[in-house]
Amino acid sequence: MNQATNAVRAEILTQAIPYIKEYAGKYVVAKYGGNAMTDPELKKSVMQDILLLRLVGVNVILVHGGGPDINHMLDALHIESHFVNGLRVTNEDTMEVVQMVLAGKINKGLVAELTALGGKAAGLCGIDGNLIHVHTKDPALGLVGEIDAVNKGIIDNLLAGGYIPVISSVGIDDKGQPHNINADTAATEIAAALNAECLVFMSNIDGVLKDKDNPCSLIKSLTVEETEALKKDGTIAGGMIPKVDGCTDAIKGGVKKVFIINGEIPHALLIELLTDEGLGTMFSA
Ligand SMILES: Nc1ncnc2c1ncn2[C@@H]1O[C@H](COP(=O)(O)OP(=O)(O)O)[C@@H](O)[C@H]1O
Ligand SMILES: CC(=O)N[C@@H](CCC(=O)OP(=O)(O)O)C(=O)O
Repeated sequence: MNQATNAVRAEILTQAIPYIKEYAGKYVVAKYGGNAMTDPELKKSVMQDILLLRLVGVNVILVHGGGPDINHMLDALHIESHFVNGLRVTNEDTMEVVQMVLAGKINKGLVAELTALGGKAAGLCGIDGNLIHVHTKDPALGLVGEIDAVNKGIIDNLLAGGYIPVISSVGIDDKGQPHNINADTAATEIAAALNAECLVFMSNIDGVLKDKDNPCSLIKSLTVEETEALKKDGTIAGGMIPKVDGCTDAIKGGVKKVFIINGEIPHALLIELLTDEGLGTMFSA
């Protein structure tokens, strides 16, 4: 390794100091889902980022989805999927599969990956410790939960024990009935309940684009007001709507910084949080 390479490496590491000081001891919620979850190498790089953040003292919480995996399992079982406004219509059979996939396969897979990297991680869903309490959002959607409360005690207990909480978006109602929750919404509510310093959505797109078909048209920063205007004029559409709603809700709920970044870029999370390089769209009040 020559001196120039050493200098670049040292520069990158020292550049992280002010960012580590900013986030150490604070809550950072990272939402991981969609396509960025299906590639094993990418998955490993995301878990490395989460672990590194934890090791430098950030109270990092991983909230995950797994829509594509749920679709695969439902297909294999010949159960049809229907979505209304981006939410999966969830009957009892579908709920069983959602719980099996999210709280089982994916949640334990992420915990195993973090453990294999040498981290301490504990997986839970919203049922555990009454973490995410819900009521049925709309009977037409079936067992889809609207969040009433996030009981942050169990998150704090895990963090105090040195664990990275890994949370899947399944909630519980008054009768003990499990409900399906959109993972972006779960991450938003968890971040708001924790008054988090930062919430990061890892998507499969660079952020909010001026023209969704032009990857070079990334909007680097948006206020709540600007975001509403882009929704009204149709610039923000489809699957981006619930995501930006999550961003603006989180800001209104007291989360200080909210980002949408491309989780398909290796180590996007570390680059966004610990370097001068801003990758995605940052939301502010
Ligand atoms: N202005 C916009 N900027 C970026 N993406 C947009 C925009 N308007 C609509 N979209 C669509 O939103 C999609 C992202 O939402 P979604 O697929 O639900 O993400 P995820 O699977 O990561 O939760 C993009 O792939 C894009 O097709
Ligand atoms: C109610 C509802 O739609 N729940 C989602 C939960 C998973 C999710 O949100 O996963 P991604 O983040 O990967 O999209 C679903 O059943 O697909």
